[in-house]
Amino acid sequence: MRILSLNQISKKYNQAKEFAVNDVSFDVEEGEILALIGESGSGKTTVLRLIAGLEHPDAGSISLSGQVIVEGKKSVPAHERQVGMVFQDYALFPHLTILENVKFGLKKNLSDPIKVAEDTLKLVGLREDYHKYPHQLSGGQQQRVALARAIAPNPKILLMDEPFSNLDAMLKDQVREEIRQIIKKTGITAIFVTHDTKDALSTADRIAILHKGYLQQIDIPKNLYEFPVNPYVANFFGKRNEIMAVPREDGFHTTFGFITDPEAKKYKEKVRLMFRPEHGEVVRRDGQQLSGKIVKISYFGSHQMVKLADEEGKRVTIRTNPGRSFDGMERAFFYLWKYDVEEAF
Ligand SMILES: Nc1ncnc2c1ncn2[C@@H]1O[C@H](COP(=O)(O)OP(=O)(O)OP(=O)(O)O)[C@@H](O)[C@H]1O
Repeated sequence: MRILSLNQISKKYNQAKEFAVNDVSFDVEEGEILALIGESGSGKTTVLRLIAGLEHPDAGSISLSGQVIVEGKKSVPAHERQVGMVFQDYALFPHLTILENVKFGLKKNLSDPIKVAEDTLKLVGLREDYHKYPHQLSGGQQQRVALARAIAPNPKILLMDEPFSNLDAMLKDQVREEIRQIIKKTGITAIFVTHDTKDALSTADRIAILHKGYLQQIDIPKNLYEFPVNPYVANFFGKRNEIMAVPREDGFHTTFGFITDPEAKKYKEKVRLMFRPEHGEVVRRDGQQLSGKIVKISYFGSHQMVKLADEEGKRVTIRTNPGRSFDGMERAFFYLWKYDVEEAF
């Protein structure tokens, strides 16, 4: 069931030249985790603030749980929207214990707010720490307190601004998984903002990618990666190689060799072939379709990246398994098992 709808939302800040958010529409399903991703300044935080009621759009409408909360001049105030918010710096009260921090956001008329706060802290795995102060906890634990405080009042939707950006790389993988599990256990709908593709790909059910305030694509992680709707989205989710090719009757002629492909005859003069490093495979034998001069090999433990150059020095990067040895080799052979073709004019 649809819980949130943004319809043609635009927002320009006072004195700004450009719109921060431009005609953005999307829906969020109940129980879904959506990542809003984009470069700095792409409008992610503004979208979050518009949903939370901390900003008002210049155009468009927003519905939450079947209720129109924004339309024209109409705006349900932030505190009446039943939206939970986790801020980037967690924004915990340093002079309150974590139990008091969680209790703080609860309605005063609850019959037993302490029990609700305790139960929520248990849910986020902090049952031992009720009476500690925020500074006595690790970054990951503080974040779980912030999460508990946001979900304790049972909001309709949870909004998180860069929830993983204050964590070091070692902790990040673990915290992502923990946060995802907690959110899924409660069944709450969540939207989080990030600029990190790894955060989005590993944590979200769906990802919305913004560029200059425009929504580029919203889809499940696999589709964004495998079927990007435009070059911006494709390049955002990792390196893509690009080589020029001339179509022939039975394949593409490139500066790395010939690729047999009966589809080639559909194209006219010149095309661009685009592929990710993992869509190529380095092979031992000669006689393969493509080859290049080995320029650089970078070892990453789980895999190696091999940079190969054509006669003109144009380079491509191919991912290969970590065990492959290139000792004494000047050239490497490879083939592509997947690539996109684009007309180049
Ligand atoms: N309060 C404000 N007043 C004026 N301009 C603003 C304000 N807040 C954001 N902007 C501008 O709006 C655009 C979108 O900003 P926003 O913070 O939404 O982007 P973002 O994608 O969240 O970026 P970041 O990752 O850096 O936080 C930017 O050009 C920014 O400079």
